[in-house]
Amino acid sequence: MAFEDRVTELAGDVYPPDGGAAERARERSLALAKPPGSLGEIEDLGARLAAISGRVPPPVPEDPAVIVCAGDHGVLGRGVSPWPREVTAAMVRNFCGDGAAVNAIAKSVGARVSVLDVGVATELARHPRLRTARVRPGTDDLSLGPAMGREEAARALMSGAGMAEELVGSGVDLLVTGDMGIGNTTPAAALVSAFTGRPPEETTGRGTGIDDETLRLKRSVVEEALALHDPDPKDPLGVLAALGGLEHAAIAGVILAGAANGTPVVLDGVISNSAALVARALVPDSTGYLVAGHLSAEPGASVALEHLGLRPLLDLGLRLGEGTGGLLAVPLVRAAARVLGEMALLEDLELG
Ligand SMILES: Cc1cc2ncn([C@H]3O[C@H](COP(=O)(O)O)[C@@H](O)[C@H]3O)c2cc1C
Ligand SMILES: O=C(O)c1cccnc1
Repeated sequence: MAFEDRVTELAGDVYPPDGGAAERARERSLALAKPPGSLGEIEDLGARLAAISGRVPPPVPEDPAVIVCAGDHGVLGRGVSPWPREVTAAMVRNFCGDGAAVNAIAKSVGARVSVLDVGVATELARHPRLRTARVRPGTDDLSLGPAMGREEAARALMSGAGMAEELVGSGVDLLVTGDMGIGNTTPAAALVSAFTGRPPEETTGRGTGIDDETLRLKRSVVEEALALHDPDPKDPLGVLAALGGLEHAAIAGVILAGAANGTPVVLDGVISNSAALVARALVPDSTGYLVAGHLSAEPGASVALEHLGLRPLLDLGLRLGEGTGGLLAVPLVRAAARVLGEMALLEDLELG
């Protein structure tokens, strides 16, 4: 079967979250031993988790995992990032060696770290933590032509979905998206512009920290790419292939697989946010399975989240990726589920 057909099949496995369970969770929240509404967005999150699981109270996530999807980018040749391509592979090795921010933060919240190579240019040595599913050794320059073919985009998406499904099968009950790919904030900006209709000035940012001149260049590269491809948001896979990255595709797959399995997916920064737009364009109901872990400093993040109707849980000025901001929100997700499951009711308070 063509990979594009497999994506369609996966999309068909996503059902709307359970609105009735969300309603029951909201009613329960109101009855808990606290002033109604006093736990603010934690109550909204609890209702969301109830809708995702179809259970009130929702299960408390005990076994979270971050999937760091990695790929390289032809558009790096335009000078959109000051970092050399080789850093992508070096960081993947660092994830395997437990030396990255994502490892430290994952440990602090008790999450597993898995790495998925969907398109790192450099061939990487095998490692138990690394899944190799290299669709191609990086994308082509999206400002000159399509970043990849449709089937390649579909294949990368299905690799992300496959990894997520395997983790869920092994007991993972909360997925966190992560990314690694020098240059990947450029395709993220292009995807956000393509799916939201907002201009590159509003979606393109400094990434790892570029100067004013490079930012001007990066914006014009995104503009050129949009003009070249004239993306049609009604053809999500076409947009992804033209403007995206292999890791963006894989993250969209993680989201769809999480949604199809009724497992909540916590989004990290702008790369994940842009992938969520792809997932939403493929299956509108997939957004109901998402939790926006944090608001990245990258401007495309707020544009994307607004379009998705998601409010980020944290706003810490993070602009790293790897899954770091998503992981930091894991304790909040656990707390929201625990509140619904463990608190006493207002009517049971002993006032005497
Ligand atoms: C050492 C290092 C570690 C990283 N970890 C995540 N990123 C992040 O920065 C990159 C995107 O930014 P840009 O589009 O500006 O290149 C991605 O690899 C992303 O995951 C890193 C970047 C670097 C340099
Ligand atoms: O939003 C992110 O995750 C991000 C921002 C800058 C660079 N890399 C990732």
